[in-house]
Amino acid sequence: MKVLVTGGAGFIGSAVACRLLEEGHRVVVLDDLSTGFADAVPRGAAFVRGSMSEAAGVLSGQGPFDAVLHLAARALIDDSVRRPERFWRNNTVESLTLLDAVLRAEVGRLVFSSTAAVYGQPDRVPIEESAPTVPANPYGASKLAVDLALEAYARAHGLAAVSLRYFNVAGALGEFGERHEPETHIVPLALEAALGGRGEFPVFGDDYPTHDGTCVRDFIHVADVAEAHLAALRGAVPGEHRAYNLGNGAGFSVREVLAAVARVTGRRVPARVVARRPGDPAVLVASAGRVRRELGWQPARPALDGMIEDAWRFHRARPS
Ligand SMILES: NC(=O)c1ccc[n+]([C@@H]2O[C@H](COP(=O)([O-])OP(=O)(O)OC[C@H]3O[C@@H](n4cnc5c(N)ncnc54)[C@H](O)[C@@H]3O)[C@@H](O)[C@H]2O)c1
Ligand SMILES: O=c1ccn([C@@H]2O[C@H](COP(=O)(O)OP(=O)(O)O[C@H]3O[C@H](CO)[C@H](O)[C@H](O)[C@H]3O)[C@@H](O)[C@H]2O)c(=O)[nH]1
Repeated sequence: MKVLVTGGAGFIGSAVACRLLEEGHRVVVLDDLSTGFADAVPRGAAFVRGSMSEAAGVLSGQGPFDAVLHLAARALIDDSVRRPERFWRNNTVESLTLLDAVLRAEVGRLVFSSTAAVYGQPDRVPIEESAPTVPANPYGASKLAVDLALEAYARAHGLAAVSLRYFNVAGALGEFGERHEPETHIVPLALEAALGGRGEFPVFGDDYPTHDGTCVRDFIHVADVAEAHLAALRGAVPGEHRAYNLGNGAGFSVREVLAAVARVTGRRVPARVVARRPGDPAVLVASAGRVRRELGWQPARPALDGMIEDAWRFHRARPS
């Protein structure tokens, strides 16, 4: 297939593009490098630096395309609480412009990076796809709006659309790993704290209603997320929009992640408890039964220590 990957210069998009190339697909990456890196685009992929809202030119100029994998987004929850307008414009308005281009160019399949953040504070865990979607922050809301648009567009226009609602993505796929500036994610920050480069790791609140008071998240290996994109491309059904949770169905608290980082690195992770971070739900754990049943996907690398080992290997190869 010929596939357009938006956000292919980012953490997850570069890993997805890498796996597509390994499977023999042709890949064009469209990324504005707002948080991504040109050198993260895998060799073998064509790279267009530009916004997703400029996708029409790429789809008509370099097409025809069989599919669009739409990963480009702003993705930091606390930034979305402080500057919601940037998220609504980038993640929602620009995505709708991209969808117009997809329909005009008659691209048959689209896989969208949705998120666990669409569920907000869940009433029940593990979270099923049928759970109420009440986002707790503008980031989740900006993504839910696209899920809803896809639902209607697929039905009206015959598009085969899949929303993959990732939980917390971690690990690395060889040279493709987590690399944000500034970094805000738990695993890379804990690794830096273990290396002694960042001082103490700030634990955002230890008064949540969880077994040790810190937030609980469901971590999923980026390589498994990449495989899920391949499965979604194969399993997308014309005229339907399907949403799938991508998680392991097991939760780890912030303190448990710090302990795993200490185990893997053999180093102490200095940490101190600070105030809660706005917009953080207490517990997010996926029920990932639907994606197993309908797409035949299941995580091959569910172990937290394994994800941290891969992230650690990536991190040490890029000490800056
Ligand atoms: N990291 C996670 O745990 C996680 C969890 C759930 C969902 N997601 C979603 O997965 C996707 C990838 O996340 P990531 O962690 O790789 O983030 P990332 O910041 O590394 O990647 C996002 C990429 O999108 C690009 N981008 C942003 N806005 C753009 C625009 N308007 N036009 C073109 N390119 C643009 C950025 O430059 C970057 O390369 C995002 O949609 C995010 O919301 C991530
Ligand atoms: O310095 C830190 C960083 C994080 N945390 C805690 O660690 C957990 C995970 O935080 P991350 O920032 O690593 O990830 P988020 O859960 O905020 O968000 C990630 O997963 C979400 C879905 O669950 C989104 O889609 C989002 O894009 C993606 O970054 C949270 O409880 C957070 O409070 C800390 O205690 N200290």
